[in-house]
Amino acid sequence: MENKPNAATDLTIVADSNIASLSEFFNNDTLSGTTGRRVRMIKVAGRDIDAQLLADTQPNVLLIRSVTHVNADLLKDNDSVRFVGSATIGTDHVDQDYLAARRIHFANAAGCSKHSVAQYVLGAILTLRPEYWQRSSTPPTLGIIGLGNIGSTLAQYASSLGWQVLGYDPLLPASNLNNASFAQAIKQSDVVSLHVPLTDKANATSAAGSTNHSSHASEYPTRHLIDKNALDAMPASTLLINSARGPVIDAAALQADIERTGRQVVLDVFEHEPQIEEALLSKLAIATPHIAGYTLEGKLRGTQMIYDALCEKLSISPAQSMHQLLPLNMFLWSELQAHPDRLVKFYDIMQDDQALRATLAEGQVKAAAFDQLRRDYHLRREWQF
Ligand SMILES: NC(=O)C1=CN([C@@H]2O[C@H](COP(=O)(O)OP(=O)(O)OC[C@H]3O[C@@H](n4cnc5c(N)ncnc54)[C@H](O)[C@@H]3O)[C@@H](O)[C@H]2O)C=CC1
Ligand SMILES: O=C(O)C(=O)[C@H](O)COP(=O)(O)O
Repeated sequence: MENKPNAATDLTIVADSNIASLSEFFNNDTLSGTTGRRVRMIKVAGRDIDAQLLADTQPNVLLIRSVTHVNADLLKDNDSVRFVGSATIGTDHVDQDYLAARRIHFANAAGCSKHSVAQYVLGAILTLRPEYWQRSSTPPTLGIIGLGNIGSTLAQYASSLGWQVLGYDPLLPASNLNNASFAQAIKQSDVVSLHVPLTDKANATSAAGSTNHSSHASEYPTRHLIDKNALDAMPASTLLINSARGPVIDAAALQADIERTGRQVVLDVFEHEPQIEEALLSKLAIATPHIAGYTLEGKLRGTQMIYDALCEKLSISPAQSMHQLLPLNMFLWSELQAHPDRLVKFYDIMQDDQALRATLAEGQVKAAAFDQLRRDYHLRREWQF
């Protein structure tokens, strides 16, 4: 029997069109349960999701990625949203305290692309320093700042290559991995890789006089964690990689540091993205448009996780699995480990670097070009670890 629409249970969803497989996960069949629920899906570019759209469409569900800032400004004219899902790991674009105060359920996709980002970092290191593939009596030392899902996964890959790892994470207990101070990690490593959330000083009073109690406040703030002092303490030969959030590094200090030291730096994220100034871009060893997590597996896992969270909120059983949508994956870490010369076959990071640099115009990468590269990105495949 045709399910009759039931306004009480029907859903209107506003979603970032850059979320993978939206229609396969969010439709009448996958969200109906036994209610006959009908779904109205409104797909919009993430940066175009604004207060006016939400006031006009009054969605019950908001599905986003990192470019949509969810806060009082966005939701002030909407009282219908009851669920916000971010198909991302990072949550610095979401005011979770505000959502909690509005009793709006929030879910992100913690860990969804941990292997993707770790493999991106490995690809960058081994592209710039292929000698690190060789087992040696003096293996390279990798400093990992932030030992959560991505940092600890990267440490696994590094250990499987026989590298030394210096890990620093002030919010986790000391361990075999969390084995160094910040100073030791940045002074004693051949490579330093950043894997922290973007946070600001807790209880800091802003210029406007407000005190920062937000969910992104920390006693160990990461904004400009890598500043002039940190860069001055880092040996000039140390390769620095940022695939966390752009503002973790002070871009002006970084530019001066590279001019002074000639340091090799890899950035997947930029303090002022989506704009990138040529003056910085031209000094980077590798530059990519925030795509470290952009594998088919990573993005599908993100969609799966917020779909599962919505199903739980609706008290229905999930009716869609990413495994039905994934083509066969023959990218095997074991094969790559045995034949490191095949790295470029798996992922040629320099193609992404060249594609970004090709968009330079009038001394900068423009926001529209940065966003288009990400929108049209051919999703990589994760190596099966
Ligand atoms: N470039 C890209 O495409 C992607 C970037 N990311 C970014 O990477 C970040 C890390 O991701 P996950 O490891 O999955 O997050 P996670 O939350 O699992 O781990 C973050 C770790 O950083 C630690 N930390 C916090 N403040 C610190 C500080 N001041 N110094 C050292 N460690 C500190 C925390 O204790 C935690 O263990 C995300 O927050 C996101 O911003 C995530 C996915 C893709
Ligand atoms: O998951 C995160 O955190 C990320 O940084 C994502 O890779 C960001 O991708 P978009 O949400 O900007 O598409």
